Amino acid sequence: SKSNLHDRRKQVLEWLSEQQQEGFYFNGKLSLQDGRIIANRNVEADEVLMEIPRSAVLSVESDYEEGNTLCMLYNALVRELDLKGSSNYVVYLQQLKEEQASDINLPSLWSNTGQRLLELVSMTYPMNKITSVLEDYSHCIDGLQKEEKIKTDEVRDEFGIYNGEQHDNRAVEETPEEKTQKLNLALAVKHHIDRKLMVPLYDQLEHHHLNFNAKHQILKDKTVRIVAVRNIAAGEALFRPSMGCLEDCRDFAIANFIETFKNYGEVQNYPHLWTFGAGISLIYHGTYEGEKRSRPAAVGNIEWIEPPKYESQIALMAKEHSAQRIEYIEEVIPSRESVDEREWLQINKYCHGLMDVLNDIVVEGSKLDLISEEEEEYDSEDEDSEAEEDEEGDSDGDGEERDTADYLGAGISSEAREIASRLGNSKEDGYPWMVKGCDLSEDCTLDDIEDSRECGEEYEFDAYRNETEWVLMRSAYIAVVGPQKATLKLTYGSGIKVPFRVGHSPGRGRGVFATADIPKGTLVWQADFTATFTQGEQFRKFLSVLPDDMVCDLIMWCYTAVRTGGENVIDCDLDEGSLFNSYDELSEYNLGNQKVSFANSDLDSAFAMRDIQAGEEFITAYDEFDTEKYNSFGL
Ligand SMILES: C[S@@+](CC[C@H](N)C(=O)[O-])C[C@H]1O[C@@H](n2cnc3c(N)ncnc32)[C@H](O)[C@@H]1O
Repeated sequence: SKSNLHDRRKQVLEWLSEQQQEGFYFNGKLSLQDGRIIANRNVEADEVLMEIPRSAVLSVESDYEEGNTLCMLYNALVRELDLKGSSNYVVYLQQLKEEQASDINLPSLWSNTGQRLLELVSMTYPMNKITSVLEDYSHCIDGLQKEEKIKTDEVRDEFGIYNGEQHDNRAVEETPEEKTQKLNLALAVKHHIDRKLMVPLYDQLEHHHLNFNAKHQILKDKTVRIVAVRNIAAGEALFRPSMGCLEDCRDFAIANFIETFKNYGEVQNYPHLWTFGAGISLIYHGTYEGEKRSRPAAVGNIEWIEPPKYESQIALMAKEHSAQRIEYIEEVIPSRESVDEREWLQINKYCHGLMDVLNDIVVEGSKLDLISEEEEEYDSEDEDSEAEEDEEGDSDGDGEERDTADYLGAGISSEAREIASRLGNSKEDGYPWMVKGCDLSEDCTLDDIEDSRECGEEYEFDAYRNETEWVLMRSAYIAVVGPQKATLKLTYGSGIKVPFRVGHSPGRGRGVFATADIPKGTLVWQADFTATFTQGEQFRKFLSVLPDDMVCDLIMWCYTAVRTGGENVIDCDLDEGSLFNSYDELSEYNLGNQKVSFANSDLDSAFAMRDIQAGEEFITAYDEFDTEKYNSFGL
């Protein structure tokens, strides 16, 4: 709790204050409040905030490559821990142990499947860049125990802390508590600011990619000095940069790349800079509402740095959003059963945290006053010269088919293209957002789209869609028609109101089955997630931002219907309602609309027309609502 946190940090501050002789300094304008360090008065840029003397800093110096110094630091900590009460760092160690205690769930102790899934969910690219997510210290522990590889005697001890002595092999077995304590320390090492130093108080400051106000310097005598990088107003908390971003993060590649976002893989309790290949960047002031809710969720608000200007940027965003996630979903979902609950929770947390942020961006972005490339092109043609209009022979201007690369136009920098092309999913043209075939042109029919997406006869994708995928489709829909016109809200969930499972229905592909007895008259499904399109163009755009297998599924699932007012629409049920099959034998038909006759009516709720037994498939009748009028949409 907050007060525990505060008390522990206060003890560390007191412990440090005892080391004034050794050089501890704490600027009088600062104080500890609720465990955070706050400026009570204005602080000037470059002012010294704190100095943590060498005696309080735990450190190793070595010629090893970076990765190993972390192990050494960890080893140094473990040695201190083994000294128990006689360690100089006893207060600091206590704080580290307690602050990390609830966090202990190290991926390296997970099953292989769990690790693989986390890797996939974190979407780290390229895979060898996985650091912040999977890096941990169990291998250090193994190394210690097996006296392996970690050549501790080669560690130069510049601080007089680590003397290079071989660690004893612990003839005595550790208790589970001791083991846990050590793992907790490993996490503390993971969360610190510098690969070779552990700095009390400073390491525990909240960090910020962009707007941090404090950073550290190492003085000749190894004192760690913390200085203000800009003016800090009275009332502001101190923020350090994140590791790897020690100077100005605006210039630092890591902060401006989508990798930052991916490496983070979670939404933390402070604002973050996010940059997307679509040329959108923003700060997300988010909090992660972990286990408090029925499902983990991130909530936050958006401060635009480079807001989207074009509709297509949002579309690209939605696509980036989907294409990358889809890659892992096939692997993640079927493996869900085979991973431990705690592993699954963590994987799920990463997944949902990212999804929530992306969803917010898609939704907030599409509320902005966006223009389409067509409008811009039209405007600039307008400015050119009206005389040209006279020459116009064909309505398409110069008659040349527009290069697909133009579609996203000026909204996207070459750097962004470069990043996006590295994100994989690149087809022959190298750019994942390239519109395929005739996807967006006016005379493109569903058959044409199916051809270009290779749905064809051989299309046999029948994986079960999970909630993330449904949300992807929903967000793509909102991105295309805009949140005002959208007929659904972007939330998780299903329109199916009764216990069900998705399963295989012989000869029909996927189907939905009851997992409980459902009495006659029960509301089984409601059109909570039905996306309604009123124009063929919208539907084409919607499909154009989604990956092939989803497009193929949607073409199979969506249908045309007549709204109560008589208007022709295209409806897509973006939930398991799409998987209801149609009857062959009339006796199978068990799902109908009791209240309104199906004919000439949009299907907006489905009831059990008779008692349905657990295990039975829900079966409807397509011809009751599907008007098969795609041709009236030019599709
Ligand atoms: C709305 S989807 C239903 C879900 C579908 N089974 C799936 O796996 O995605 C409609 C498609 O399901 C299949 N289907 C539905 N009812 C069927 C039936 N009685 N016999 C054969 N196929 C059926 C057809 O391929 C149809 O195009």
